[in-house]
Amino acid sequence: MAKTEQVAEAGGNVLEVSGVTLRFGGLTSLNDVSLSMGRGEILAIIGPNGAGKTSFFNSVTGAYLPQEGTIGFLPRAGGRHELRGCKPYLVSRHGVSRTFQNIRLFGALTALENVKIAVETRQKTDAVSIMLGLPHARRAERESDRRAHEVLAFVGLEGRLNELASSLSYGEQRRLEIARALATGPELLLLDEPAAGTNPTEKRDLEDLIRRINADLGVSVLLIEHDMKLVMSVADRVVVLNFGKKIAEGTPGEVQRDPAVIEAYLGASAEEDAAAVADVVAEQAASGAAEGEVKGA
Ligand SMILES: Nc1ncnc2c1ncn2[C@@H]1O[C@H](COP(=O)(O)OP(=O)(O)OP(=O)(O)O)[C@@H](O)[C@H]1O
Repeated sequence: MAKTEQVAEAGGNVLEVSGVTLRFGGLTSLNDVSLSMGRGEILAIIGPNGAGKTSFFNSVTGAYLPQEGTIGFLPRAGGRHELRGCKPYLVSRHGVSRTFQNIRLFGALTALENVKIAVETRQKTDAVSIMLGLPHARRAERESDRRAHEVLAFVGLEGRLNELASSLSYGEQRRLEIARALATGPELLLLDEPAAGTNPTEKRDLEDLIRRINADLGVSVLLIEHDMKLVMSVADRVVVLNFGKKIAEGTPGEVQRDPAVIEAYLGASAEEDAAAVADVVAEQAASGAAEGEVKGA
């Protein structure tokens, strides 16, 4: 069965965002953004630097409070949770978890401990019961240990359980972050630039992991990524932001051909080119080079 049919069969949307506007003083980071995401979908959000991608994630996960709009999360069990203005721990409890652009692990704890902490945020055991070693606290501890082992095996880190997070390779740290996000049993997983800083082999492993999270665990994946090859290969659909506005959406192929998208990216690279040329001009002026040489740069 084709992926689009599977998504349709899974039924309805998992996320419905309408008219979200987020301002920081005079700067509009998200400008009337609306999108919906089908249950079981891998949806990528792309756009040049500063387009509003992370602001969007922060708005969905409760870190930012948009001035306008609604963000509905629709769990499989039914009902609708409004995520705009929802506390981050409640967003996670509702079934939405995320990773960060800059890895946020506890470097001095082992891989296993990092994941167990995430599992335990979902458990209801209180600190006193844990200290006293009460039976229900011991049961919870065994359960978090089992779950953490399971998740670490899923991401391929079963051989690194007792390594300190800080001693893992960059690609392994990225996978550990994903394991930690999966440990809470999300229905919707937000990955913020998971391929950043990884090498080509790690990128291929990551592609495979994202597909397995989606297909084997039935988790819907919202992905921010600058690596277009990865986006084009894993995403079912792509939404493009530029200056906080949604400028396009469609299949990876449709978006790649969209003139507005091409212009947004060309504009960004033209600015970079302009900045690079300006640097060359400044350098040559400093070294007393002739103007004619600069024009040819
Ligand atoms: N906490 C904040 N305070 C002020 N401005 C912010 C804040 N967070 C984001 N912004 C601004 O909002 C705009 C969008 O930023 P955002 O980080 O969401 O973009 P992005 O698409 O994720 O960029 P990148 O690809 O570089 O990570 C930028 O102009 C940024 O400076």
